[in-house]
Amino acid sequence: MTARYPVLYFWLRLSSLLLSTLMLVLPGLAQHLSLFLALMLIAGLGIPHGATDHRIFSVLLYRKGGKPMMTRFYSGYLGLMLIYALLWWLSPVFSLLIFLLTSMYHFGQSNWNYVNLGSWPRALLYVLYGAFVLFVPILAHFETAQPIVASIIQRPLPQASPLLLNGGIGLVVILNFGMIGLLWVGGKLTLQQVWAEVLNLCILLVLFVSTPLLVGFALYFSGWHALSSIQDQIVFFQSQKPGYRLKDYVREAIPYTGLAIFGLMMMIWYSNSIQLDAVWGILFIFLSLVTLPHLLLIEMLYRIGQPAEVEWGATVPE
Ligand SMILES: CC1=C(/C=C/C(C)=C/C=C/C(C)=C/C=O)C(C)(C)CCC1
Repeated sequence: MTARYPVLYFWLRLSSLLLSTLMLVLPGLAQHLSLFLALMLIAGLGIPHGATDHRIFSVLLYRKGGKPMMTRFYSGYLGLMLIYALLWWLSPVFSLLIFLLTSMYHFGQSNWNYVNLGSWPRALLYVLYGAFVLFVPILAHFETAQPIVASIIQRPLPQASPLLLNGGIGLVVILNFGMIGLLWVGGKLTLQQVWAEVLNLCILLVLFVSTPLLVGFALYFSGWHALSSIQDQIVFFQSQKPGYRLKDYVREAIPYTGLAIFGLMMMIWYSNSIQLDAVWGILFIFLSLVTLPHLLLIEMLYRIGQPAEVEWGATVPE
């Protein structure tokens, strides 16, 4: 992935290292800034990267099904969110497990989609990478994660010993480096790709350990994940409409980003939560609802690859 977007990855690495240094040198400032920074990143980049899903779908399948297909898309997307919301209400623990597992796969996919593997090794690679970007920050800052998770599943979490937390971090780190080694031995990665991936993991490790949970995670989610996914989406749109640019993407992402942020605010308002951990809990539940249909669509995007030939935007509903 790094080789495809060298400029983006240069800035991601640099900003992650700068933020880590800032948080270590000025921890007081870090605490004050962290909430604001995390929220801005999630609202300004994380949410928008899923706000053009309707365009992806229309490019992939509009030609096959026309308007009825788009009606199916909107009803499927909303229906899935509704069913998942119901599941959260019935069983928060099970729903959280689904959220964690599907997120791991989705995060891994956005990093490793360039590697050519069979479906099971590929799924394992994705999930392991996702375990790294989710569990390293959560386990390294368990005291912050604990009340948020407790508010999500509506029950207290057991205490975890430092040995267990550090052991968990060590395990996902070793498994991920091991996986890179295996891919290299199996001839799936060039040496240059190996070094790029190793460097990325090292920088992410520093970021996750040295910054507060929500800051490290927000920078990963909004920068490393969302921006590279936006780049992938722009390349995909360009294959249909040469000359498609970032500004076109931004223009198309604005309406649904606004709608999503409005929906999130309504959910927070409706829940009547004033405690910060509970607000974060709602934000993550909201994220899970919009993410489930999004990650199924992105899976389709990487599977189908080449979009159907459509006349761009001709009669595709906005
Ligand atoms: C960080 C974090 C959590 C997990 C967040 C996840 C899983 C986010 C996934 C986002 C996705 C996949 C967005 C899609 O593009 C918990 C456990 C809820 C609470 C503690 C902090």
